[in-house]
Amino acid sequence: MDTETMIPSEPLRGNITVPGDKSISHRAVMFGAMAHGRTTVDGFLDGEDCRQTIKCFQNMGVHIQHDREQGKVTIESRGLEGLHVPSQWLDVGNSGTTIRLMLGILAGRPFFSVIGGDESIAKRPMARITDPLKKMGAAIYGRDDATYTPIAVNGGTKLNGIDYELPVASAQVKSALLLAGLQAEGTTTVREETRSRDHTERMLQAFGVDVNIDGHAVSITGGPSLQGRHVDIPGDISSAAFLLAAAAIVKNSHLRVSNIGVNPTRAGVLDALVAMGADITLENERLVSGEPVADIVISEKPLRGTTISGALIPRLIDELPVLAVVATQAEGQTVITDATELKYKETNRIETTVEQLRRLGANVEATEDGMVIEGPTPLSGAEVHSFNDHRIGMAFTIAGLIAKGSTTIHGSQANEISFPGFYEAVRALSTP
Ligand SMILES: O=C(O)C1=C[C@@H](OP(=O)(O)O)[C@@H](O)[C@H](O)C1
Ligand SMILES: C=C(OP(=O)(O)O)C(=O)O
Repeated sequence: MDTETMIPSEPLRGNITVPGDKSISHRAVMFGAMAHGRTTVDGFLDGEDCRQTIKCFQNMGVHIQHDREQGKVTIESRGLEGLHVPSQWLDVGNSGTTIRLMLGILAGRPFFSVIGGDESIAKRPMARITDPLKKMGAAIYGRDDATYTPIAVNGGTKLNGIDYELPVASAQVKSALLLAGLQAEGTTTVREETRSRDHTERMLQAFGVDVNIDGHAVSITGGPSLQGRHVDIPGDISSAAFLLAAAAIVKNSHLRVSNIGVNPTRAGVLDALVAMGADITLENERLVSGEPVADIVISEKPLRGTTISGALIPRLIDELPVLAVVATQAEGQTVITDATELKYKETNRIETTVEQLRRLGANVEATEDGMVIEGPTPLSGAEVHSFNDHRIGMAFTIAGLIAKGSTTIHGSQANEISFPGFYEAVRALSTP
């Protein structure tokens, strides 16, 4: 069934884990496929996006076994030379991370490939990747001068390292250029004004590649080979964020979400919730496969409005829809600004969040680069839609836990992209 109905929740109580980190799961498969020998992965996210990444590399002849029950993936490869010309077009489904990082890999491989995805991928901008890759010497073609999918890569041209300043903070663009840089002559340096998530840098180092990090500049010199290894993937903070948001707004909640990646370039949602007055503590802080991990404990407390802007934005970009839901319950004004990137996700998330929050009775205005929310406002149940955007479907499910009456979410299955088991988790926590 692709519709779910939520009613006001009991206090959320207990201890829970969430599925593996999506960003790290994609990279584990990609880097394992580029590495020599065997890579084993535990805690792999069995979501549609990451399964699509596996399929793309299987289509290039890489031997990958996925045990969905156990969350284990085993990849056997012979390094970059282990990737072969795919006989079909590479289908990334709904996954922007897959297509963007893969373009960086494909640019340096000596074969022809075509890559594309679903209706949402067809609307997402690719020139941010294809322009700098062309500057490196890649032969890339596509709709509107390679701005949109489908995109064809005629690999085999010589790539040269570049020194490139990112026009927008984007880990996808940074990663794609570093992956092309691995296959280029000379050094590739990517500079960003605001630091985006650094999972690529951390994992490349773990696979034996020299990555030079100097402030906000990351450099890589072409030629090194990756060595297969074991990767343990923590729970996804972007998934945990929905449960933390629920515990922040449902009265008398007290929740522990264990084994979550809290990499500082990713964990901005915790800073935003704390700035709003949420009571959050981190326990069992540790380093797992080069990534900071902790258990997150949250108790419901009265919330106040805050400003979410600047360098914080890339650290919580995917959590903004659910933070907007939280902001409706905070005293005073919450201003989200510098977040134009929201327009280029699975949907225009400024539009899909603001329009539907209004439908629930929230006091919210869209702005050019974000939104302004006045709270607290009691929400009333209504019919909403995910528009096939997982973060939108899940954010409005959380709104349904505090809205009066019932809230029906159409297109609810979108959660399968990044958080399989989301509805079971929410129901287990919110019903006594
Ligand atoms: O590198 C990644 O794994 C991701 C980077 C972000 O995108 P941008 O790089 O476009 O900001 C984020 O929104 C996406 O969900 C995952
Ligand atoms: C934007 C997202 O992912 P992607 O860019 O990989 O489609 C997301 O997970 O919210």
